[in-house]
Amino acid sequence: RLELKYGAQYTGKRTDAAMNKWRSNRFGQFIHWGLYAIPGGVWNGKTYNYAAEFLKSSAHISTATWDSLMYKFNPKKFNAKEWAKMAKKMGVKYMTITTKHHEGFCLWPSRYTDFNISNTPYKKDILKEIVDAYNAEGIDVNFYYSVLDWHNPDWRYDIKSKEDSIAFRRYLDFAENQLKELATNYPTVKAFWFDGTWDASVKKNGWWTLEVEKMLKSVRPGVIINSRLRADDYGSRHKDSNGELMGDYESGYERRLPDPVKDIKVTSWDWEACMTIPENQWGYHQDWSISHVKSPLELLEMLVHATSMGGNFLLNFGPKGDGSIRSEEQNIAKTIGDWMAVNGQVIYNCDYAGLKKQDWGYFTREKGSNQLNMVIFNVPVSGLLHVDVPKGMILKKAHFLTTPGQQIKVEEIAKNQYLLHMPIKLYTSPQVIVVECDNGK
Ligand SMILES: C[C@@H]1N[C@@H](C#Cc2ccccc2)[C@H](O)[C@@H]1O
Repeated sequence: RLELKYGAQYTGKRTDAAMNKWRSNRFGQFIHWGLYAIPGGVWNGKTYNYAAEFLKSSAHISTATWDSLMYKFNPKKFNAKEWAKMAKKMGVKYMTITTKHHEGFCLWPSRYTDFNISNTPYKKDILKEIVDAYNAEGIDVNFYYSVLDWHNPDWRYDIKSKEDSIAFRRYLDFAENQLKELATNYPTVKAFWFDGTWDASVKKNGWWTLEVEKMLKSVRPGVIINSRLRADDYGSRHKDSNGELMGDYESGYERRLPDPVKDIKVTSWDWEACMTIPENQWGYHQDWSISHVKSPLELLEMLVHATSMGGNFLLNFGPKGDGSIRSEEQNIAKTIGDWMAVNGQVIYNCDYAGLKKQDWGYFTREKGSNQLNMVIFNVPVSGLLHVDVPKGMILKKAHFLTTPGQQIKVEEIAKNQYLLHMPIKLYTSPQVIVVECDNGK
């Protein structure tokens, strides 16, 4: 093992109340909202297919031109309470919002740069409106913060000279001041979601990433930090050079999920996957016909998949420049919310059940319960759900979650193997079966 000054500060899962709440939340809404929402992926009449929040670089727009979008930011259709009500109905328990994305524009009136909401026609502290509206709905709020900052002249992609080093040190001080400002002025913030930390300049300053983690936890005790902030003494990210997870949960799953077999080791630490509805659009893009757009059922399966492996699922919304939510996103929120209203108990406060993945879908288990939840996406034509159980586990009774009075036949067909007999019919949404089991211990 290497002696590290800036590596992991502890091993194993945090078990304090704040982290237990973060874990039990399971389902979150990601919001990417900034100046990039105004052009929405289109510049001088040309549609750019790459991620809309990267339009500045895709269309080779100068910083001066891009930054002048600030004077156009005036979301007339913005209503924080409507956003929060939609999120509540979708069934999310937390929301993570881009306080500052790579463009460097701040949704809050930062003392450390004029490139912020107070210098837009909107003027008001829009971040506070959003935080207050979501908290009023009982939804925890987390802050996304991009260390990468295209606006700030002291930002450096790498450190290749003394001048680079002096300028970047100014930048790191600026960023730490902004983060302290966010943690101080928005006291209900529960977590910080760092991004834009992949460049050599940050990897060469692992000390700063630990200093920021410690500062935030000092200003806001209990606050949760994602692994994506962290680099160690040797520039190793997410996990330190000894293989230990840094920060409080792994945040490397972006637009992908861990494999239920090959990546089963993720069940031993906290993690979160973040997901776009199109293939790769985080900020608002005017034209979603340029890629596959995931259906509500595809996204719902990803949420169940994440829960079944002990992880959180953060589903992204990209509000328009006028503050409205596009109809596709509203439809997804409604469809997922309708299912969560009936079946949320197999997601909230649920975790990896300890059984191996089966073809018909996913197991989840509520913390401390001896009930197994089976969430079925692929009903066999036979109607027979094959269940392999660990040695010593006995399946006793089963019923659909929504009809506890009607037993489902549980047939033991071999040692540690059962068949559950599902009625053969057309199912149009994921079915949930609750199984009473005895662990024989
Ligand atoms: C959470 C997601 N991370 C951001 C990114 C990125 C990216 C994409 C390609 C190469 C390097 C970095 C996206 O803009 C979004 O904020």
